[in-house]
Formats: sequence, C-alpha cells, structure tokens
Amino acid sequence: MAGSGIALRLPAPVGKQKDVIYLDEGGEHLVLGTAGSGKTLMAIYRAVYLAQHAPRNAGSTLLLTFHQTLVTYIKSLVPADTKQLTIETFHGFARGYLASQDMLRDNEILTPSNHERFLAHAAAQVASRLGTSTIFDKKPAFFADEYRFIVGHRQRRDQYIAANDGRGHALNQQQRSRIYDVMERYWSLRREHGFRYCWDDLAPIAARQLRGDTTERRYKHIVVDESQDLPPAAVDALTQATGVGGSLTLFGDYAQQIHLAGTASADIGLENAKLTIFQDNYRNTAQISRLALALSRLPTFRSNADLVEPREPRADGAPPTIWRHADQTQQMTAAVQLAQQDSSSRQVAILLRRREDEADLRRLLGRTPATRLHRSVRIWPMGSGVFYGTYHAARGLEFDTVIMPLLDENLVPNQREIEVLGREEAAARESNLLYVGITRAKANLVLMHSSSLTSLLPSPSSGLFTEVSGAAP
Ligand SMILES: Nc1ncnc2c1ncn2[C@@H]1O[C@H](COP(=O)(O)OP(=O)(O)OP(=O)(O)O)[C@@H](O)[C@H]1O
Repeated sequence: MAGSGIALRLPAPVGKQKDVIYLDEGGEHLVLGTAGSGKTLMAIYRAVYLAQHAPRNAGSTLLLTFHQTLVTYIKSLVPADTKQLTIETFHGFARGYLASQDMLRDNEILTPSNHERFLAHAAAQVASRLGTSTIFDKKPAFFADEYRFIVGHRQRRDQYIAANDGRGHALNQQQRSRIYDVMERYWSLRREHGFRYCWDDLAPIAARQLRGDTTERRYKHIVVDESQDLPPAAVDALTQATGVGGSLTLFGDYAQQIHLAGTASADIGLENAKLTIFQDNYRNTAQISRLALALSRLPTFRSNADLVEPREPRADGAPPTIWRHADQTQQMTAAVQLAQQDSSSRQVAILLRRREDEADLRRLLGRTPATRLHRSVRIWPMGSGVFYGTYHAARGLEFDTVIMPLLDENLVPNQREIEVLGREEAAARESNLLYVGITRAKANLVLMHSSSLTSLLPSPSSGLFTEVSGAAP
C-alpha cells in the first residue's frame, strides 16, 4: 500500500478501510461490516501493519479466524515470510496456551459426538431422579446448544435461570433449572470418565488461567476475523492474552452468525471499543447483494441491532437464477454439470446445507477434480476449478459462481434443526446460513429446488431471480 510500507499483493484499501489499518496501536477496536466489505482483507492489512510497521508499538501479532479452511485461505494471501505474524483458529490458540500451562494433554477434549452422548446420559440420569418434564424429551443437540451458550457466557445457575437471552426457545424458569441440573450432572460424569474438557470449555478455562497469569504475553496484538461467533468468554481470553500496551481488533458481521445465536456485540464485554462500520460491498454484484438484503429483511431473519445494511455495490451483473428440477438427484446432477462447464475459467462452488449430501455430490463429480471445503486442505488452490462443501465451511470464502442445490421447503430449514430447536429458532439460524451461502458469490448465483422453494428465501415473484424451469440449460 502506497506510503504505508505495507506491500501486499492484494487490493489497495479505500476510504474507511484505510483508517482501520491505522487505528490506535493500543486498546480495543470493533469493526462491523456487511458481507464482502473487506473485513478479511483489512484484518490481514492491520495484522501485517501491527506485526511489522506500527511506528510505536510493532510486535508479535496473532491473526485469528473461524476455521482451519479460512486459516489456509488467509495464509495464501499473506507472504509466507511475514515476520512476527501467527495465523490460526481460536481453538488452536486456546489449546496451545492451555498446553503451555500444562493444563491440557492429548485426548482430554471430548469429541462433539461424545460430548452429546455424555449430555444425553446426564439428561437421562436427572430425569430418572427428578421425574417427568418435557425438557428431558429434547435431543442431545439441544442440550449441547444450551451448554455452548451457558459456558460461552459463563452463566451461573441463577443467571441462566433469570436470563431472557433473545433466542427463539421459550424456556420457563423450571425448565432452565432442569437444564442446569443436566449440565452439573454432565460435569460430574465427564470428570468420572477422565475427560477434562469439551471444545466449548476452552474459552472460559483459558480466560480464567490468563487472568492469573502474570508472565509476559506471547502476542502484543491480536486481530480477529469472523468474530461474530466468539462468545464473551473467548473475547475475555483474548483481552487477557493481549500484551501490555497492545491492541485487540475484532472484525465481524452479525448477519453471518452461525454458531452462537442470540449473542450481540453488546454482550461480549467490549463496551469501550472504538467502533467502525463498513457498508460498502466489494464482492457481490448489485443483483446478488439485493437478494441477500431482501433475505435479511424477511421476518424469519433474526433482527439484531448489529446488522449492517449494505450500500448497493456498483458492479452490475446477471440476476440470480432459480432452477426447478424434477427431483433432488436431478438438482445435484445439474449442479455438477454447470460446475463442470463453468470451471474452466472460473472458481465455482457447489454449496450444501447438509454434510451428508457431500458424499453424493462427490460421487456425481466422478473424475472432475474438485476441492472439498474442509480443514484437510492445506494449500489453497489458486485459479479456476470446482469447490464443494457446506455453507458452514464456505464462510469467509468467495467464488465467481455459487450453485446452491436442495433449497426445497422440506429440506430448509433442516428437519433435524427443527426437531432440536423448534421451528422459529431453526428458521432464524438457517436464514443466517443461507445469507452466508448467497453472499459467497461474486458474479453468478444459481439456486435449485424441486418442490416448493424454501420460504426462508424471498419469493420468486419478488423479481429478484430469473426462473428456469425443467432441465439444465
Ligand atoms: N478496496 C477494495 N478494492 C478492491 N477490492 C476489494 C476492496 N476491499 C475488498 N475487496 C474485495 O472484496 C472481496 C471481499 O472482501 P473480504 O473477503 O475481505 O470481505 P469480508 O467483509 O471479509 O466478507 P465476508 O464477511 O462476507 O466473508 C474480496 O475479493 C476483496 O479482495
């Protein structure tokens, strides 16, 4: 970037983006931006600036992002020889810190499926002791969801029982009390079986340990991309982990919150942070951005004081298309054919709601080389090609063309999510996921269905799509 000494082979920042790079070298900063507004780009610039160029206070900098695929993607954008910069996930950081404190050894973290199994066991034991309550009929995934919220917000029993946390579950105080009983039983059971943690525990445990740790910090500065799913306990851990006189900068978009539903920026404990808002979208065409905006205005989309309305992008393009096929197999076949045609000169992604549909897609792709969006990708493919994966795995990424099959009403919202969370909450969360999927498309967006289109999307009569009926074009 001219004048700053930051030479990256990335687009040059414009307008407010520049200000964000040079925010104070100390203190806390929060940047909320709409999809495609350059948050990842500016997180990279700011991290490189703080690591190498900040005049008063350059020093070892940690750049965190949401999942391992994004770590790989971001590493592909940053010169490998950048000194004093570490890029990893929050869990990678927390694990490393706890191991350095001799608080974590191999196999001490429960896998997510074993975490649910222990919760189910705990619920059965509490039910047999306390008798009937409809709360005990809930699926293990429901208890896992509550667990994440409780430990992420470090809620004691009385706080949880009194909480009105804005999520769609209508839980009365007695039900909340029973849920807390299950959590306490779970903690005992887990201890008895020799497991110290589940993944959700890492943030509060690291925060508590850091509070009592007076040794010099490894990082002077911490920058976080995709911060909207960080619970308050994680933000506390990062505040504690920042070196003396250093800075913590968070970049997030609450419209893309997919793991910690119901947590707002006001809850994360950064009341004194300097706030910057990014409204300009540099990724999507105006037509794709309009569809995303219309989706975020539907009543099913969770209203949230943190949502940033995008200004309409300048880039014009074709309207998104919506294809109707005879059945789900034909949708997937058409998605594969389109990806094969389009990928000679473009990056094309087929995005799915469910992980279990990935294997079918892989089969249909046959010999077509394709990158699965997954933590196992260690070198980000440059140039054209086919990608596929879930909406979750696609967060933070972008592609020239995005194809989203299986958008039928009976599939979205996902039936399992409805069973776990109830219809209203499931619809709100699935709307965030659709928003993530749609906003990954730079130029072309193709949506597919066979029966009625999911009601979480704007209706086809909105004029926001072009409808294509029948077979593939
Ligand atoms: N100033 C700019 N000039 C040109 N392109 C830009 C500029 N800022 C951002 N972009 C481009 O816009 C796209 C979106 O940027 P980026 O991925 O950083 O956005 P984001 O806010 O992190 O998006 P999301 O949260 O949706 O993942 C990228 O291709 C990026 O290179």
